[in-house]
Amino acid sequence: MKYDFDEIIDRTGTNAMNTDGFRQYIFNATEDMKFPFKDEEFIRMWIADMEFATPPEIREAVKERLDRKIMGYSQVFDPAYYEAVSNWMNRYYDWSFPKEHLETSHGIIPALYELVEYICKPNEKVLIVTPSYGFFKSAAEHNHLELVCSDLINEQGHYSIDFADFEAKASDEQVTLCIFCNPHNPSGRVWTTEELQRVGEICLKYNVWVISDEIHCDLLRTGRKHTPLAKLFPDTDRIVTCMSPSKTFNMAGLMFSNVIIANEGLRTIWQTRHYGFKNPLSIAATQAAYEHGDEWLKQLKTYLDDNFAFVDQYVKRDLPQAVFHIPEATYLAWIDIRAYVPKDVNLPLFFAEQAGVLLEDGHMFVANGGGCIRLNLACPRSVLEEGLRRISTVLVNKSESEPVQV
Ligand SMILES: Cc1ncc(COP(=O)(O)O)c(C/N=C2\CONC2=O)c1O
Repeated sequence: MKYDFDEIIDRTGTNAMNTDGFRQYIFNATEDMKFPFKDEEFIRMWIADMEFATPPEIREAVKERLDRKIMGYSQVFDPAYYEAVSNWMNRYYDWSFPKEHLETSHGIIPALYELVEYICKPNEKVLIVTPSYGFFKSAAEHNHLELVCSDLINEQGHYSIDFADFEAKASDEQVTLCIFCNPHNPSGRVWTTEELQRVGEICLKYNVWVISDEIHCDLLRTGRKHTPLAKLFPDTDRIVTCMSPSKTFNMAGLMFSNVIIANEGLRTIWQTRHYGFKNPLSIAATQAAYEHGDEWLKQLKTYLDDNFAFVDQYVKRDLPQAVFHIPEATYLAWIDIRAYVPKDVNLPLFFAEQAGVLLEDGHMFVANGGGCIRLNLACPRSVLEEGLRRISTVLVNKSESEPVQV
């Protein structure tokens, strides 16, 4: 079956953050914030969900569950769920874990909030690398814990871990947890096994728990390989792995993720305190994703590869002073445009008001992201082309950017 990633889907009136939540999320404003563009005129490249239809196989599974007519209190009881998850992990990552280690959550963000509370004591600290997904900071703040940031080294847009700094911060006795993102949002790095080995060894050396947030792991550029951190450390139970098909298959709204907890004590706390009932439609969708999502994902990855190639050519041609590298994973383009804009410009506001493009910038990624914008490329090529045209027009004051042939 050939899936249509060029389809333009109207999301208005669906309570989508993407169309209706940007004023509050990006600008911390109320709904009456006015722009020179109508809401429906914006090119939306901000929040990380996709403009592509959730795969038909998943939607079919949800419909089948609906046809059972009753949607009562539910949990994951059917062993087929674990089989589906386990088979996926074996097929894609050559990784397996015992059934009893698998817990589920109402999304990874809620899992982070809970796990930080269950792992850390008051006055302890949480270590992250920066720039970072903003909710890693929120998870520490929600639990009134100090956040410790280790800035990634940025060499002309190539990001790497500053291991000297990372180890120095991990050695702080009050640092008891590292929330680690692999693949990394927003840089798109897929950490190598050598880098992962060093992260794990440093954390274990200083008794630092690791929550390995691997939500983007299926969204690899063709040819790239993801290694679950826990796979490299089979003898420890202090790595918690968070994964979900929600990012992969555009179903974040179903609020369902997997949390693999090897440590028995932590798992007991989770089972005691986590609200266990789950949405039966989310269970059905997630299981279907892992059972039937392979072909859609294969075609999605090709489409995203082509979108990234297009952006790469476009930036090289129209924004030659920008710094951009095709990321190893995610559908997010992280572009350093500081050569085009003064330091103190509010980039999301600038692009919303001047270009009618909704995007996120480095200030939304905790630290160490100044001068960068992040574009969501999980959209039809026609939308991407218009978004890039608008961005380059306002940045280089060009009358009309020539279309880049890819
Ligand atoms: C690293 C990471 N962890 C967790 C989540 C959210 O997990 P959920 O609660 O949906 O299961 C995201 C979504 N990232 C987003 C969502 O919008 N913009 C982003 O960068 C993410 O990038």
